Amino acid sequence: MRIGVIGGGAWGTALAQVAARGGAEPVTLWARELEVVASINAERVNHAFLPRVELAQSIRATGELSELRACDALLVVAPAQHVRSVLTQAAVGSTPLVLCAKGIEAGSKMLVGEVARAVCGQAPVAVLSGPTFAHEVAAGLPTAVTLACEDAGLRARLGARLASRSFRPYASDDVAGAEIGGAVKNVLAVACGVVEGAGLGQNARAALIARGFAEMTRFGRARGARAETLAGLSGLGDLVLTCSSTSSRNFSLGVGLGQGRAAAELLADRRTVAEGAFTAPVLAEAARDAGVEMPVTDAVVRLLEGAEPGAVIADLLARPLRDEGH
Ligand SMILES: NC(=O)c1ccc[n+]([C@@H]2O[C@H](COP(=O)([O-])OP(=O)(O)OC[C@H]3O[C@@H](n4cnc5c(N)ncnc54)[C@H](O)[C@@H]3O)[C@@H](O)[C@H]2O)c1
Ligand SMILES: O=P(O)(O)OC[C@H](O)CO
Repeated sequence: MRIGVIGGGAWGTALAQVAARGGAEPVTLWARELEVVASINAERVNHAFLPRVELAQSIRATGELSELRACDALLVVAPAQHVRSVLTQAAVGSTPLVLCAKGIEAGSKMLVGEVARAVCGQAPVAVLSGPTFAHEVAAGLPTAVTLACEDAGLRARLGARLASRSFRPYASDDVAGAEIGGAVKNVLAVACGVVEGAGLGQNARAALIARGFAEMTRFGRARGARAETLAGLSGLGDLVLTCSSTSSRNFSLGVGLGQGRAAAELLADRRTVAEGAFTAPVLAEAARDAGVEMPVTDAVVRLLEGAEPGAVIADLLARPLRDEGH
């Protein structure tokens, strides 16, 4: 199976490395930035997004989307807000798509899988998601992910193609569940960073992870996700990872917000993506539409809009007491 990758950021590059390790076929990596294409092909390094990692010889970068049409499956790794435009330009027909971005599209409130189905109606869709810092995956450190696809045959072929001694895909048929965990955890990671930045302590962080998971579960169930998927690698697993480390861009954004810095300043001029900043407002809207309470998400939205951290935290802590199972 010849794999193509759409997106030459840190995760797309690390996944190209995964595909190179998992099989002998060449891997085509489409990058938007010509300097990324040039440095991968000439030096085997993506200096802009994944520095200091030597990439496999079988990875060939290109700036031409049309070259992806020769592939048997495509890993879609553009940021969530750009998936629609990139897939529209790529016009990949019925080639299977493995969606690896984590987010919800602003405006349409669609999960990335829903966007892909709307743009590429004939393409089978899978989702790859889980606790995966790109630099660790690229370095070959042990990693496990959820690989969700309704078509059992395609799921098995993709899993076998991408698996290696250091990369273990766990199969699922719950596509929406795998997507929702990844999208919601980014917003919760921002909130956990705020706890760190504001110096609220480790008890508060653990409480936020647990109550955030309750929030993820309420929203996921309302959108058709299964509870066991949300409790797996793509949900709770990724939530724990990104809520515990400054390697997470979302957590780091939250640290800055918790220290009282403005979101605009923290997001200005950054080349890398903190998906939680874009997902939070649309997730809050989608939750209201579904009649689901998401107080932590609402708090992140207020902080991104410039509210003072002390006031937002005080409001969260002043909410009425309730049953834990609610
Ligand atoms: N980095 C990780 O460790 C990691 C792990 C798992 C999932 N993800 C997810 O992968 C997705 C991509 O993140 P990343 O870390 O590879 O990106 P990145 O932050 O390393 O780089 C930014 C990417 O955005 C692209 N981009 C910017 N503007 C664009 C536009 N207008 N149209 C198309 N693309 C544009 C750039 O070309 C680049 O590929 C995100 O949804 C992220 O949540 C990242
Ligand atoms: O750096 P973050 O916060 O985008 O997290 C990267 C991955 O999603 C971790 O699984």
